[in-house]
Amino acid sequence: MDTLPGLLVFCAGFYVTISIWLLLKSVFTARQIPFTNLEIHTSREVDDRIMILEESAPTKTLQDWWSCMHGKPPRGLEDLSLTCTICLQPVTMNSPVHTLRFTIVISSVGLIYKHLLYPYWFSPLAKVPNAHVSAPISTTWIERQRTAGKEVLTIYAAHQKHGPVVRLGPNELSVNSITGLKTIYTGAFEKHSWYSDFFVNFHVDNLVGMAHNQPHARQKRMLSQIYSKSFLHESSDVREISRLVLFRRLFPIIHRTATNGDAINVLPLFQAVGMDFVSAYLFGTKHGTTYLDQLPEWSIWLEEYERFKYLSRQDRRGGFIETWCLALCRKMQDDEDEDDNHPPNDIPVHTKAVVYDQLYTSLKKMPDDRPIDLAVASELLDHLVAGHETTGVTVTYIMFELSKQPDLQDQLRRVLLPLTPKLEYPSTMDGAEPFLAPMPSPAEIDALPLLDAIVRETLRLHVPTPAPLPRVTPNHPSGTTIDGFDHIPGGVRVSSSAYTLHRIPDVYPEPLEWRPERWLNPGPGKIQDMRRIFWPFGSGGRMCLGSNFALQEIKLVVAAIYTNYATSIVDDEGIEQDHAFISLPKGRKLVLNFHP
Ligand code: HEM
Repeated sequence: MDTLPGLLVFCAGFYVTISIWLLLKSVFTARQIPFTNLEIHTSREVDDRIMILEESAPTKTLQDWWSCMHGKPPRGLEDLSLTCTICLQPVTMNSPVHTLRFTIVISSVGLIYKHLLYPYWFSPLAKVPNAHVSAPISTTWIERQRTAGKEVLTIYAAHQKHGPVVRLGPNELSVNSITGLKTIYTGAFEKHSWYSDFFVNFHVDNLVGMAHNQPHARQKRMLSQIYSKSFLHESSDVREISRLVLFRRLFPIIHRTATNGDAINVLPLFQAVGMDFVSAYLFGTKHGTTYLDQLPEWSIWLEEYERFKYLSRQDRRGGFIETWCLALCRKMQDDEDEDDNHPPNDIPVHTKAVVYDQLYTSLKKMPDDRPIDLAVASELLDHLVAGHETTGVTVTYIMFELSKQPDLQDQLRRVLLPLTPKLEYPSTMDGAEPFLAPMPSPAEIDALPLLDAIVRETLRLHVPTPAPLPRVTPNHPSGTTIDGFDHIPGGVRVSSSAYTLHRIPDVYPEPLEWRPERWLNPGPGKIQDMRRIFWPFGSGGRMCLGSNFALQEIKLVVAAIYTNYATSIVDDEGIEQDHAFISLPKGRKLVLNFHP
């Protein structure tokens, strides 16, 4: 048992013992208590009489008792000056004689009930197994797990021990089941206030940080279409971005590394791929980033970002990352004022600022109380952050797993080579710029079962977002039922975690093994549950907006790499994930060799 929660339980036990002792003492010894609590400065006679009165009916005031015994207090006693020796407060003729003892007893009983008996035995949450002995009465234990970065693993261990629903704190549950997921994430549950501390940029709300579902749904409707699978598959902008980022920026680096026999840390490389991809979709290729061409600047950006992630919204305000994002957005504004007929800078292809234009125009048509510039910047910063890190981590773990299995790489290459046109680099088109080479359609790549299984299995075992996604139970008069636990009141923090869901052995046998074939040959009747519990992007109304974008990009990048190269591990020290909200390899590296 941790020292602090243990101490808490000890103190609680001590408190209960003392309170019960006080209670019993007051009940059983009331008649023998000598009346020593009042020092009477007037006369001995008064002292004796009050003692008799007090023993027989302790709640009456002194005045009541004098009236009852004598009609009215003797002259001089109206100004009686008494001092209670327990609380040292003056006692007048209107003071209840022994209120103090009753107050202590009654309030002790009340406090014991409220803070001990109710949470452990009578609350609707009391039926839920406790993840820790102190969970019903204190948040200290779970908060300590959070601060120590152990929340994800602790919750996993708690579910393994106690089943699908566990109590993490006096007002907090964790849920690990299909029915629980459905209730929480497709119902009327709103986000917990925790989000607004970490995901709101520029002090202005965005999709991830908004607590309430209504303004969230309004803004999500503005963006859903341009992030839908069909739109992305057909988008000529995405096609141009893909060719530019892959064949003009990424492949020259990999080609150089492979021909020189050098090793390369693929984590920052594929984070840069993610950033160049997503920023070009947000701002167009003219104003998107070109970090693959500027890897030293990218390292500085990543260092700043590591700091940014752990700052409060207050401390992030006006810092490096927010200023950088605002500058990207301001360039779009400046651009509107310019004559845009001249060709773009050194970028050979000019795509539209799909997301920026869509959001800016929609907010202009339907403004709310946020300043438009900051509302756009706040939203787009989340896309830049989510877009580079999660995809970079996923590609890194795909390459980590494939690098351990050369046979599987060969198998994958065999299904990639028939794609038409091939994803080969340098292009087989004579004399053509490699980035102008046509590419297979995203739909064709998406439909490859082996590639799909590899991506899914990696997102299952190495999910970049393993942590709980907290919501709050709504205020229904009869409470909410979650996975058989009923009458759960409003305002309870509830969450599920992809890390734990993805390790349910009934759904994913041998869950700690990376086995893409489980998706290709699931047992009879298994695939539905496997898909329902597959939760890298969350689910329901607050599900990831960029899931289709991410999958399209990841599949394309992996397909292009393994069409052209084999990979092997040079250094994977620290490859285990850190289990932060976006979970990276602890060592921040995976060093690979590429073999043509
Ligand atoms: C492998 C890649 C990705 C993973 C695993 C991932 C995961 C997630 C998850 C789990 C959520 C839900 C958070 C919650 O409910 O609390 C989320 C939300 C979100 N993600 Fe992603 N994401 C990925 C890529 C992206 C990309 C590429 C973008 C943008 C281009 C993006 C933008 C967003 C946004 C805007 C939200 C908030 C959606 C909303 O509240 O409606 N994500 N993401």
